[in-house]
Order: sequence, then C-alpha cells, then structure tokens
Amino acid sequence: MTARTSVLADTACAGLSALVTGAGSGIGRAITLRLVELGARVTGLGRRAETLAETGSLAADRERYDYEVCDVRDTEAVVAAVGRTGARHGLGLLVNNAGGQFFAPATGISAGGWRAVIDLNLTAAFTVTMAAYPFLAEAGGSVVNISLSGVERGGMGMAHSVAARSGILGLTRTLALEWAKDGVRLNCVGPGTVLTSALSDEAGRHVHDNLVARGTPMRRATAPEEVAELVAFLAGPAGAMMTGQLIQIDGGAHLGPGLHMLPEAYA
Ligand SMILES: CCCCCCCCCCC/C=C/C(=O)SCCNC(=O)CCNC(=O)[C@H](O)C(C)(C)COP(=O)(O)OP(=O)(O)OC[C@H]1O[C@@H](n2cnc3c(N)ncnc32)[C@H](O)[C@@H]1OP(=O)(O)O
Ligand SMILES: NC(=O)C1=CN([C@@H]2O[C@H](COP(=O)(O)OP(=O)(O)OC[C@H]3O[C@@H](n4cnc5c(N)ncnc54)[C@H](OP(=O)(O)O)[C@@H]3O)[C@@H](O)[C@H]2O)C=CC1
Repeated sequence: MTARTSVLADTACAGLSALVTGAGSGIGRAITLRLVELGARVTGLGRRAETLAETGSLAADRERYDYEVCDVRDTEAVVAAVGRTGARHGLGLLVNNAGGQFFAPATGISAGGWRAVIDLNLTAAFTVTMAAYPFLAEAGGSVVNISLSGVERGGMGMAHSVAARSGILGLTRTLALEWAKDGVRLNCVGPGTVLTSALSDEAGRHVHDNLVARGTPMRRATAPEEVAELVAFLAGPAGAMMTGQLIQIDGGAHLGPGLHMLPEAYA
C-alpha cells in the first residue's frame, strides 16, 4: 500500500526558520524537503558537504535552504554552526535527527562502542539543543527529537541506542517543563523501520522477514515522508499545545513483539 502523506496546508510552515541535523540523507532529507515545501527556510547540518548540497538541489525552493558542515559530536563546531545559523535566520524549529548505531548484543558492546553511540545519540543532541536555546526562546520555537520505536520497552541488539534515546526522552520531558515559560516546546518522534539507505542489503532479509512482516502489526515500513509530515505538524500552529510527547510512527510495532535487531528475538 502506498501512503498518502502530504496533507498539511501548503503554507503550514511559512515563515519558520529550521535547523535539521543529518539533512543529507534518509529521514533528515525528507524532513528538510517537506519543511521547505511548506514554506520554511532550513539549514541542514551534517558531516558531508556533497550530500547536504544534494538535498538543496532537490528542494522546492533552493533559496530557502543552506547548510553547515559540522560533526555534532564536536561541541565547539556545533556551538559555532548553530550560533551562525541562529544569528543569520533566527530559529523556530530544531530537528535533532542525526544519529544511528551498530547492532550488537550488550555483551558485544565495548566501552568505546558504548561511548560512540551515547555521544552521537544523547550528548550531541544535548549540545545542539543548548546552543539553539537562546534563539528558540526568542522565537517561541520548538524541538523535535528523532528517536526510535520501542524506546520505552527495549530492543534486542540496541542496548546503547535505547539507553541514549531513553535519555533523550527524559531530557525532552524535563526541558518541556523548564522551557514552557519561554513558549518553547519539545517532542520526540519514534519511527519504526524506515527503509533508508542506512539499512544495507545485508540486513535486508532480516528487516523484511522479521522487522516488517513479524514485528510490525501494520505489516509495512514507515515512509520517510510520513515522519516528515508528522514533524511539520508538530512544528506548526496545530502542534502549539503539544509538548513533552513521544509519538511513535511505527505501524504499531511498539505494541507487538517490537523491532529487535537480533535474529534470536524472532526464533
Ligand atoms: C542483523 C539485523 C540488522 C537489522 C537492521 C534493521 C534496522 C531496523 C531499523 C530499526 C531501528 C534503527 C534504525 C536506525 O538507526 S537506521 C540507521 C542510521 N544509521 C546508522 O545507524 C549508521 C550509523 N552508525 C555509525 O555512524 C557508527 O556505527 C557509530 C556512530 C555508531 C560509531 O561511529 P565511529 O566513527 O565513532 O566508530 P568507530 O569505528 O570509531 O568505532 C567506535 C567504537 O564502536 C565500536 N564499533 C563500531 N562498530 C561496531 C560493531 N558493528 N560492532 C561492535 N562494535 C562496533 C568500535 O569497535 C569502537 O570501539 P573500540 O574503541 O572499543 O574499538
Ligand atoms: N531508518 C530507520 O529505520 C530508523 C531510523 N531512526 C533514526 O532516525 C535518524 C535518521 O536515520 P536515517 O535517515 O535512517 O539514517 P541515515 O544514516 O540516512 O542518516 C543519518 C544522518 O545523520 C548524519 N550524521 C551521522 N553522524 C553525524 C555526526 N556525527 N555529525 C553530523 N551528522 C551526522 C549523517 O550525515 P553525515 O554522514 O554526512 O554526517 C546522515 O545524513 C537516526 O537518528 C536514526 O537512528 C529511528 C528509527 C528507525
């Protein structure tokens, strides 16, 4: 079944200035393209200039897109890039999307592996959000943190990532309380399986046979465009009273057996 995803009014994000991390591929690119289509101007952030530039070449209006090359694990670079973006354009929306992990049982995660995933998926989002705060407060803006389906229940093969994203959920809810006085809202979006290029051919059979066919009650993957529409909804006026939420967009995966990256979960 093909999803019909574009339901928001064409001007739903008109006048919004956004920063999207990981805008050069997959979900981050889909979010960026949809925000521009809905009238926002977007700065994309990532480590590779080529992919970030390619996102611009696909945008409905290239004039409303630019990018900053930056590793979100590099605090100094983040503070500089977010500061430049905020000073240039203001900041009404931050999407912390850059992230990822390797899949391994907890016993296969070294101290270095743990640190790498926590740095990328928890500490970096904290750094970016703190750097964005003065601009978000000035605009009465919002933050959407891209998380994972199943973050509240666990997922085999993802101890480090689920721990990081649980931390993000706690951070989201705490800042939703602390920053409500500034009119700043924060929410988490937890996608299920999204077939981006990050999921290699090697993992393809496991993804189709287990994560989609057996782990997802709706029996299909989530489209990146569906995640993008939800982010735009949360960022726009219709989301004005939503804060501190975790919204899982996963075809019910969080209710069923869950999305586990270890084959033995489905044995
Ligand atoms: C078998 C079935 C698989 C099914 C897959 C289905 C997925 C379904 C979707 C559900 C949910 C999740 C979705 C997603 O997130 S999609 C993907 C988005 N993109 C990615 O995940 C790729 C991103 N990964 C990375 O960028 C890197 O792996 C990472 C940031 C995590 C680490 O980067 P870094 O450059 O810091 O890495 P290093 O090489 O320097 O290594 C650092 C330490 O980590 C250890 N390591 C690295 N890879 C592995 C591995 N595969 N297994 C074990 N350990 C690993 C490495 O050894 C270093 O540790 P030491 O210092 O101790 O050596
Ligand atoms: N695909 C899926 O099934 C699911 C994905 N997610 C989450 O959604 C988010 C996006 O995933 P997806 O689009 O699939 O993955 P991709 O690997 O396609 O996208 C990740 C993006 O993050 C950027 N990125 C990674 N590390 C850094 C870094 N250190 N500094 C700056 N940018 C970085 C990458 O760009 P560059 O390499 O140029 O820096 C890339 O554009 C991730 O947080 C992922 O965990 C959640 C649930 C399911």
